[in-house]
Amino acid sequence: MTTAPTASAAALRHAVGEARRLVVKVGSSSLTSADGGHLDVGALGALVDALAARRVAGRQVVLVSSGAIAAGIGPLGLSRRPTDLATQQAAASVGQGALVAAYQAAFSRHGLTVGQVLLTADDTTRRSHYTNARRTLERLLELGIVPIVNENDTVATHEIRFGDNDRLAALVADLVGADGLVLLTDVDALHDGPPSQAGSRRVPFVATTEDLESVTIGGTGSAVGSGGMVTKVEAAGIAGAAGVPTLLTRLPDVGAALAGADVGTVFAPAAATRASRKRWLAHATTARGRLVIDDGAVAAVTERRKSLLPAGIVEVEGTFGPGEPVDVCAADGRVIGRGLVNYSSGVLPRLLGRSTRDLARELGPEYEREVVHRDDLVIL
Ligand SMILES: Nc1ncnc2c1ncn2[C@@H]1O[C@H](COP(=O)(O)OP(=O)(O)O)[C@@H](O)[C@H]1O
Ligand SMILES: N[C@@H](CCC(=O)OP(=O)(O)O)C(=O)O
Repeated sequence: MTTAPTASAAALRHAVGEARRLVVKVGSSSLTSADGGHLDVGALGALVDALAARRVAGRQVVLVSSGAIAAGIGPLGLSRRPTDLATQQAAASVGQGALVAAYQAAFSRHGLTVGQVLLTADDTTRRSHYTNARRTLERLLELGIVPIVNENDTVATHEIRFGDNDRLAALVADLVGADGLVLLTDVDALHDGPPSQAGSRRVPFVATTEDLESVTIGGTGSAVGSGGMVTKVEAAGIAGAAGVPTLLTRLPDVGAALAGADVGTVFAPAAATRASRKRWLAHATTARGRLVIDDGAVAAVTERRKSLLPAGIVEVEGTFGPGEPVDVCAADGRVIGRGLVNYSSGVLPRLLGRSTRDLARELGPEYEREVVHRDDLVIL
């Protein structure tokens, strides 16, 4: 583990404002008209003006933009955000084109070119796809392009889907080694209760997760957003675990926020970060199944940092192949870790409760392997 110094709110605001490489995420609710069915070209233009100014000043920007589904509502003649997957995919197919065309038109007024990058949760779960996405983003940035990232909604399925773009933005911030993450939404900051509730107050600084204990964090307040503040706070945690500070505010305040003004909420990064591969395993992968383990195995993997052996596993759930991510759970269902499993869900059940020595003697030396090696296991 490497340690990062803890910094004051003002220093973190300054660091985000001065970031050499910044990831900015904008939510659907900030980009769509009051009726929720069309792009708000004025809001989009104001965002582009702020980002282009940075780019022209030599700083790099990756934009993670939601709004594909919302932008497809009007053109498809729908009255509200669709709830079924197939219509959401159709709306995203129509809306994503409109979204990127609007960005290209707005950035080209500043002499800048954009590149569309569509990712699925599967792309971040597979390590080779994940590193490939990093290579693409790096190359686009080297070429002076502004990458515009969104989930590939037209092919994403319910089982494997980001849904909102907050987590995706945090993963992208880690992926590109950003110096800061900015989350732009339709509310000025994190409040200590739902902002619709009278008396709720802005939380200007979240230094550690303890600061969140007295905060009521709710879901979306708009007809087009998804995830609400819950996924934004989680995203700040994921970025923070990679040492990246997060600034959350509303779109009209982006200029002031990047100039270091005391607006929005700034989240300090964690004081200690894990190795990049363990962060990928903890945050970027989607578990394909679960291994339920007994109390002795929980102690072995959490306290003594041992590999997980077949003897400690009591139940296998889900369908997975060797090398895929699975959640490791205690008997009460608590997820205690995530690991890359060495055996498929078809093979594992007959190994449970057995010692590796017996298994090797009976089935061959390849069965002496641990189920999850400690290097492929992250404790959550
Ligand atoms: N404690 C809180 N502080 C601020 N906003 C909150 C809080 N709890 C819930 N929210 C809601 O989260 C919403 C922002 O999330 P969301 O609608 O998903 O936006 P976006 O489309 O930008 O991702 C706010 O409009 C607000 O109604
Ligand atoms: N990928 C989807 C994002 C869906 C969504 O609502 O996200 P968000 O507004 O970030 O909560 C889209 O572009 O419509």
